[in-house]
Amino acid sequence: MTGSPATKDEWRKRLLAARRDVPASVREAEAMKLSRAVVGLVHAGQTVCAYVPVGTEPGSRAMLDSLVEMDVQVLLPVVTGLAPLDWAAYDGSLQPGPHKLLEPVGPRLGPAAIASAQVVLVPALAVDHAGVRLGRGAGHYDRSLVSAAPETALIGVVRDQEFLPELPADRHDVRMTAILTPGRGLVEAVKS
Ligand SMILES: Nc1nc2c(c(=O)[nH]1)N(C=O)[C@@H](CNc1ccc(C(=O)N[C@@H](CCC(=O)O)C(=O)O)cc1)CN2
Ligand SMILES: Nc1ncnc2c1ncn2[C@@H]1O[C@H](COP(=O)(O)OP(=O)(O)OP(=O)(O)O)[C@@H](O)[C@H]1O
Repeated sequence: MTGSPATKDEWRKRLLAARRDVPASVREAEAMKLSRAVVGLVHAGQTVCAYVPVGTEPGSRAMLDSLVEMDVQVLLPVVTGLAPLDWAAYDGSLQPGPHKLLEPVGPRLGPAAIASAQVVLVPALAVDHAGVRLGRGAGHYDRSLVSAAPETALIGVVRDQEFLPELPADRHDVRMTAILTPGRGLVEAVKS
């Protein structure tokens, strides 16, 4: 395929194929950079909604452990059908869930728990300069992010090459306030 894909599905296919080509050594180096950046963004006592990377997603479990060590409350998503995501605290333990995901084992806090977060680290296949995010296509995060507090930082976490000039956007797409990549660190989204 040459040129830019026209649809979200075409973008997803291209981005997932490119992710499969990223060598493990590069993924590990990226994860360390992301972890260092995230630790610098938050303070003890804050609540962060994060995610356990699945497949070749950027990030790491070590990043979650670093946050817990600095007394940050880490909430992880739990998929419950097509409803908004549920959340539970990460205490170091995980159990297998759907889609090859690892999920937290603790009590479910309900979808409204996202409102207690100062920072939401959002997994994405790509994010553009305006903060438009491309997810896996089930709408889980779009249904959940509307419940975050207005001042919450919504940070799309992607590889440098997944931070794109422009993605197709739908009305329901919740814009990221910032983009975090291993090479560029935190970049504020351009307000439109
Ligand atoms: N880490 C992570 N957690 C998340 C999401 C996500 O995108 N990433 N989600 C965002 O909404 C929700 C779950 N949705 C998901 C939907 C599909 C797949 C998926 O396609 N999994 C592949 C394996 C991963 C891969 O190879 O890329 C599979 O099932 O084969 C994963 C998560 C909530 N938790
Ligand atoms: N707030 C919402 N309420 C109801 N349906 C929604 C909402 N947000 C998204 N959807 C539906 O979810 C489906 C997937 O949306 P989209 O392609 O934007 O997903 P995505 O942002 O890539 O995925 P995700 O949010 O799971 O990472 C679409 O059919 C869309 O209509």
